[in-house]
Amino acid sequence: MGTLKVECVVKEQNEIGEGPVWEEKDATLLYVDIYGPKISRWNSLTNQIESMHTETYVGCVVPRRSGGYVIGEGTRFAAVDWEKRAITTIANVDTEKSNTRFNDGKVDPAGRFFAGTMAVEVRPAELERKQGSLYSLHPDHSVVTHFDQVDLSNGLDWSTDHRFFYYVDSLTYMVEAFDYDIHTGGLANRRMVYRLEKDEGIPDGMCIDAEGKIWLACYDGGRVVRIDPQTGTRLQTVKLPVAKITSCCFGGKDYTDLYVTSAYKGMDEESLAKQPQAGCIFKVTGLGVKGIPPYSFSG
Ligand SMILES: O=C(O)[C@H](O)[C@@H](O)[C@H](O)[C@H](O)CO
Ligand SMILES: [Zn+2]
Repeated sequence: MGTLKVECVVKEQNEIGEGPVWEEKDATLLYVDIYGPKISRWNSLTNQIESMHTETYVGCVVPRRSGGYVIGEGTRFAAVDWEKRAITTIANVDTEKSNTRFNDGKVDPAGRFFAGTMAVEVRPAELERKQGSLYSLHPDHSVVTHFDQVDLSNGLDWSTDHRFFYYVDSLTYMVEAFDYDIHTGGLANRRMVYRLEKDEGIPDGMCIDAEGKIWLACYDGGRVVRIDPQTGTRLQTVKLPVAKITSCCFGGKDYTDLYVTSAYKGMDEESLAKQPQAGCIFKVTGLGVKGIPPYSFSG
């Protein structure tokens, strides 16, 4: 098991740090600052951070099998050529909406990029409701709309056997599950997995571990919780030194470290003084559990 240790590793603060992805080949953590707006890469060996600005709010970034990245930025899926620092549109979404943006996204085990939208917030968690949708970008660059009427599209991941899709619409205060068809990318049979308790705050990003349990970031809850999706129970709570915890992913050697992103957006001077590490990225070691490598967009 080892001893649990929480360490602040990325000290450059993000307004809303989000969408962490471990890139094994470079021992690098890829993530976004939604309001930067920028994509960053933190090299765990050199401690160096490289960043690239995007045109507007960037909700998520994922690796692409053919090289570079794909992002959910504003209301478009776009390709990123990291070397050239160039962004090109792949597909537009929410074309009938005037004030939405992409939020969290992730690649499924078959290489499809799933990402959801939400209305641009007035203040954290304060926004026009039901404006969001969940989309997937397929290898042929077609886009599927899975459902609409989403308040604040957030964390997502798949069960290790690929039979279930887990999803958070933050304002439901729940983690939900769907049956997943890995052959088509289709979702069915939506149901609740876990309802957050009051002190757990707002459900945000999530990731699956190698045992099929869910690690959920608790925004305004200052913690990540480990949930058993089979029983709907909380198995573990890991507290962090800041309140606005936004997402998490496994990385490091053998995927044994949990990287946790956070935000400082919406905090006043007094709370910032109490939480000087708000917006930093933390590494949790000694959990005694591994994650699984991320998938790359195959288109
Ligand atoms: O990190 C995200 O996913 C959102 O973009 C944030 O804005 C917060 O989640 C939200 O404010 C809390 O509900
Ligand atoms: Zn989020």
